[in-house]
Amino acid sequence: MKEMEKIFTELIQAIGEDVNREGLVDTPRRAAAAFRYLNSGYHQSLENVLNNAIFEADTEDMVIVRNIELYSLCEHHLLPFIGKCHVGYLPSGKVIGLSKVARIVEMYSRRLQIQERLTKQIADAIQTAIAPRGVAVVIEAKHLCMMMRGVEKQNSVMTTSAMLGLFRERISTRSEFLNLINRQVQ
Ligand SMILES: Nc1nc2c(ncn2[C@@H]2O[C@H](COP(=O)(O)OP(=O)(O)OP(=O)(O)O)[C@@H](O)[C@H]2O)c(=O)[nH]1
Ligand SMILES: [Zn+2]
Repeated sequence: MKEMEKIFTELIQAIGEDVNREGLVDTPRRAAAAFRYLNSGYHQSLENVLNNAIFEADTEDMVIVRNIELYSLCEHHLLPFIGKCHVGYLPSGKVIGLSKVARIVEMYSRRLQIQERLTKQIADAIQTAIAPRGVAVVIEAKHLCMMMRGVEKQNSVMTTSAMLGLFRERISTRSEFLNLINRQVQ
C-alpha cells in the first residue's frame, strides 16, 4: 500500500500539482485504496467466490440473471468502462446461488480488462462451476477512454457476447436468451 501511495504522490507531482496543498495531502492514500479496490478481483478465486453455493435442481429450463451492473478498468488506459452484464445458462442437474453469478462478474471486472476477455472469463467460470448444457454472457458497456479522451464518442456502446454449449449450437436457444434479456420488466 505504501508503495502505491508513493506512486500516486509522484503521479500528482508529474502532472505539475502541489502534493502538499490541503486538498491533495490525503489523496495518494485515498487513490491507492480506491485503485486497490478497483483491482481487488486479483485476490479472489472462483472457489472462494462460490463458497459452495451450488445446489441440486432437476430443472432444465433456462436461468437468466440480467442487468448486473459492471464497472471495470480498461487495460489500455486504466480508465473505467461501465455497463451491464446479462448471464444465462441451461442447468444440467445443478444451479448456482443467484448472488454468486453477480460475484463472478465482480471478480473478473475488478481487474484490468478488455471487454471481450471479461465476457469470456465470466462464461468459462459458470461452465466450470456447474457444467451446464450451455452458458451465454452478453456485456454492453461504455468506455470512458472513448468518451473523455481520444475519439470522444459519447454514445457508442460496445456489445460483446460469449456463447458456450447449446447457446452456440442452437439458434433457437440463443434467440430465446436474446429475447429474454431484451424484454422490459416493470
Ligand atoms: N477491443 C477492445 N478494445 C479496447 C477496449 N478498451 C479499449 N480498447 C481500445 O484499445 C485501443 C488502443 O489503441 P492505441 O492506438 O494503442 O491507443 P490510443 O492511441 O490511446 O488509441 P485511441 O483510443 O484511438 O486514442 C483503442 O482503440 C481503444 O478503444 C476493449 O475492451 N476491447
Ligand atoms: Zn481504454
